[in-house]
Amino acid sequence: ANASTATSEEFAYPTVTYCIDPDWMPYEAIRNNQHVGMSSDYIIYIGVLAELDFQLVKTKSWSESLEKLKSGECQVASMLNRSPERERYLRFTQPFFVGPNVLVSNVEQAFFQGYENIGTQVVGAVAQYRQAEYIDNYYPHINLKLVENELAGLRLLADGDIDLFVGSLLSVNALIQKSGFSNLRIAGLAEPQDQLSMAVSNDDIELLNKLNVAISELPEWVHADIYKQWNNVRVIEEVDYRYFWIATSVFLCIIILGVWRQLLVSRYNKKLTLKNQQLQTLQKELLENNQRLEFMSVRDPLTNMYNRHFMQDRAAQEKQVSQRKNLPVCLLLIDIDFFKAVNDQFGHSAGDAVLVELATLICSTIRNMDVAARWGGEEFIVLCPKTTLGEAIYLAKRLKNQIRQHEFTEVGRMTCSFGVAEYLGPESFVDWFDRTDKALYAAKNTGRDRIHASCVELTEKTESEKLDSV
Ligand SMILES: Nc1nc2c(ncn2[C@@H]2O[C@H](COP(=O)(O)OP(=O)(O)OP(=O)(O)O)[C@@H](O)[C@H]2O)c(=O)[nH]1
Repeated sequence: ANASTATSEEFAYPTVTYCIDPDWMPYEAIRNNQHVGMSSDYIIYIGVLAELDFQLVKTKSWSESLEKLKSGECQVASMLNRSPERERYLRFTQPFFVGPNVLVSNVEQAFFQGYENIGTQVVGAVAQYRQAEYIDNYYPHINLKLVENELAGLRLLADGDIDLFVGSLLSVNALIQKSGFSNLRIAGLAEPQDQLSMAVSNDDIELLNKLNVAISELPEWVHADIYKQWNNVRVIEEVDYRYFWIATSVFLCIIILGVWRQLLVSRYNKKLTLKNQQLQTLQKELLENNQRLEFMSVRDPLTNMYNRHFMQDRAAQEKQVSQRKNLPVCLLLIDIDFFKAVNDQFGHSAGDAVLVELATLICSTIRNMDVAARWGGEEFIVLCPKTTLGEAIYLAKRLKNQIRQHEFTEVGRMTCSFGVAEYLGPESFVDWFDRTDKALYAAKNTGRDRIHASCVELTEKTESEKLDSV
């Protein structure tokens, strides 16, 4: 043998074959014919520390790996849990990685803590994994469904064929993220936790000791580094978004209702404002109509003077004042002479014009305190408060002269006859007016264009009249 060959053989580490689970990421797997996952790093560090040359025996399934471990074709298992079944043909090192087992469910499932409350629900577990053996031993009543691997189990769960699935946290979480099982979530912890060791087949105690020593010498940073390198754990969101959406929907509903209400209120307010404006206009019209009615009710439509109705009321009032305060008050009746002839000669509208002009003349001649009205036809009346008979006769004279001097449109000169009477309480208005009318009658009968006054001796309470031609 040449020296160089001898030297290389001298320093070569003894070869040790090992098997892994070919599909259990991130713990271990075979990808592109290479050992990957956490155990691929552990095997390097342990190999260096134990001075062993580990050689991977490739398998297609975990069952196949176990078969090869049983047969001795594989000397070492790289990363697995201890179990009574496995202890029959494997010897385990001390554990070098501890991690939880979890129950996975679809989102509708309640939270589970352990296996006690599972009842009759179907729980999936990978055949020949330690969890399957554990459930079989300790919870034989649980409806267990064995699957080929964790991915197959999660698919069954996502399709609703099983109710729960039990697996290792890291591998299950990685599969959920990678395969997009958005309706799956980790629903609780499952006992026992993973305590992953190496194991040697047969009774190779020497190899077992070497491995145990190497594992005990692994520095803490190696564990941390390996964990970080192979675990990009994204914690599956535990927040129940249903409450978030319910709260958001309620909030949105409240906002929409508020806006809707605001719109209704503003629309209602606009309508109300419009109605108020219409109401105000109507009220204004009503007020004007009432004022017009009030005006019309006391006015003569042709001359706009007060009418007979108003004069009766005013005269009654003044009569009372006169009685109470012992003040004189007089009535003047004015009647146009030969007015029929005006109508006959110039027409009715010319007659109307005379009436209007005469009304204006009367109103502009009497005093402020006097009240003039059209009594009817071509007859006018003037109520003169606080006026003695002499003063009333004087006013009548003024009126008579004003009329005589006035040129009526179309018609020319006109005259009027006057009846004057002072109120002599306690007579009625009818009696007072009657006396005034009689005085006017006398003026007419004695030639017109003149004034007659009524004088009655009240002490004697007689109806006799003394007519004075003025
Ligand atoms: N144009 C007009 N004529 C009226 C109105 N009211 C009454 N008359 C007329 O006035 C006239 C009154 O005639 P009479 O009672 O005979 O009196 P008169 O012709 O004035 O004669 P004396 O009073 O006796 O001087 C009638 O022809 C009525 O038709 C009116 O509002 N307009």
